Amino acid sequence: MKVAKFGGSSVANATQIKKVGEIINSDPERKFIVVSAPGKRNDNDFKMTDMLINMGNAYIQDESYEEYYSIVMERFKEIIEGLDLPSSLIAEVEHTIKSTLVQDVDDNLKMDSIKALGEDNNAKIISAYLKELGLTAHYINPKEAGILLSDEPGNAQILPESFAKLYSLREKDGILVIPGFFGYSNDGKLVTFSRGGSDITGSIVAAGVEASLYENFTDVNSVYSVNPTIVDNPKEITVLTYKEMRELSYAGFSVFHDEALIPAIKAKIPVCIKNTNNPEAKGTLILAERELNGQCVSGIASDTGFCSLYVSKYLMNREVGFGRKLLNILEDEGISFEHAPSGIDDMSVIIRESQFTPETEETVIMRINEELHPDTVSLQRGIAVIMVVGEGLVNTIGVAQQATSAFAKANVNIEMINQGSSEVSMMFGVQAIDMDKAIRSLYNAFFD
Ligand SMILES: Nc1ncnc2c1ncn2[C@@H]1O[C@H](COP(=O)(O)OP(=O)(O)O)[C@@H](O)[C@H]1O
Ligand SMILES: N[C@@H](CC(=O)OP(=O)(O)O)C(=O)O
Repeated sequence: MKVAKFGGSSVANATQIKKVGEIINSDPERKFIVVSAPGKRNDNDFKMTDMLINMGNAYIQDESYEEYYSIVMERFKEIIEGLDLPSSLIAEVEHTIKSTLVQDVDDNLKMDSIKALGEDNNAKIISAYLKELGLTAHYINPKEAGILLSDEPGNAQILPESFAKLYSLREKDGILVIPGFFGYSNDGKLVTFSRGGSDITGSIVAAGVEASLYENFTDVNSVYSVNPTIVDNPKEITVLTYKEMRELSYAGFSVFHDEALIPAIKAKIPVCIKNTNNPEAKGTLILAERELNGQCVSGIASDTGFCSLYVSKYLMNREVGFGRKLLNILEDEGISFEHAPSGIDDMSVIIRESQFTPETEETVIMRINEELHPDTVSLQRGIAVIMVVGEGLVNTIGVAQQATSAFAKANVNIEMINQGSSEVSMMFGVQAIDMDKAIRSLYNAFFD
């Protein structure tokens, strides 16, 4: 039994959903179908989830939301009509949206319920369409499926008790269409994952039902060795290990959510990234282990939005508990950190910029000065992280030298390097404005 997840681009309109129908129909093993909200139909289009967020914000702030509502409804109407489904479905979608808006819950929970409308309605539509094709298909709500999540609106995490309940879905008859991106807390509140979280639902369902394969259908033939919007026609990757994909998706390979691999890894489910627009292409297989093919670097990922908190103090290395106290200040302020490269007398902590408002910056710097008495403390914003990833890195001599030469060739200054903690990756921090040219130069060094 396979789990097939179809991303926003695969279910963006009726034409795409027809392709999804053919894909499901062509393999009886595809029993569990996880769907996203309608995504972009072209580069200038909007994602349904973004429009729902606009609508939700306007509604919650008592502003005029009707225009957003009409755009959302128009999109669903177009899909339902394009699939020749009964018009009663349009009324059903309308009813679900209206009753969600007037729900008497706090703003965060209301927002999550509004965000989930894209996936929820799309799953109902797609299940109705599969029935029209003559397949036995049922829409399954995540509550019924057993997707239990922590009570963290917009950033929920799976609770371990979900998996046993999900296993029992195997017994259900026919194809099960499950909306991605959301689940329910133990006390029945609807909560969503972070953005892009339908990939996580797919992985959870795959782990729960012990699927033979988790297929993630998107709009590219494979995972490429570098983001295709930065380098034209980059090399396709045929096989990756879980570890490689985890590092790459963390650092910007947005084709797969970075949290989505964990359930699949734990349950040892192979993952395959495939193209809805070209299902014959083999795609990229992600497994626990792979044979090394002589290519030490598998991919180069990059992401902006980081900042670096730099603290230096003479004889820091001899001061017991310095690192703990520094991280403790961050913990007190509710800030998580990404990397923490350190030297004898200094330490940098790399943090997602979104966590550092000007007010938190002021508090953190003040506390570091008062509690740790450093020689210097500073915060540098606008940092990009570049991750060179490959299982072959450990056993290859000269990779760091090859990478640093590529940075030099592109005339990019390296702000920091972190190598060693992970066996499969090397992390570089650069100024965000230098990121793309550094990536192109690294790509030439390792792949051309
Ligand atoms: N290394 C990469 N390989 C493939 N695609 C990538 C990579 N890095 C970024 N992407 C982008 O990820 C997109 C697919 O992910 P996403 O937009 O989330 O798809 P979906 O609509 O299926 O959820 C691709 O269109 C591509 O632009
Ligand atoms: N629709 C949600 C969840 C998701 O996974 O979407 P997509 O498959 O289009 O990345 C979002 O936009 O965040």
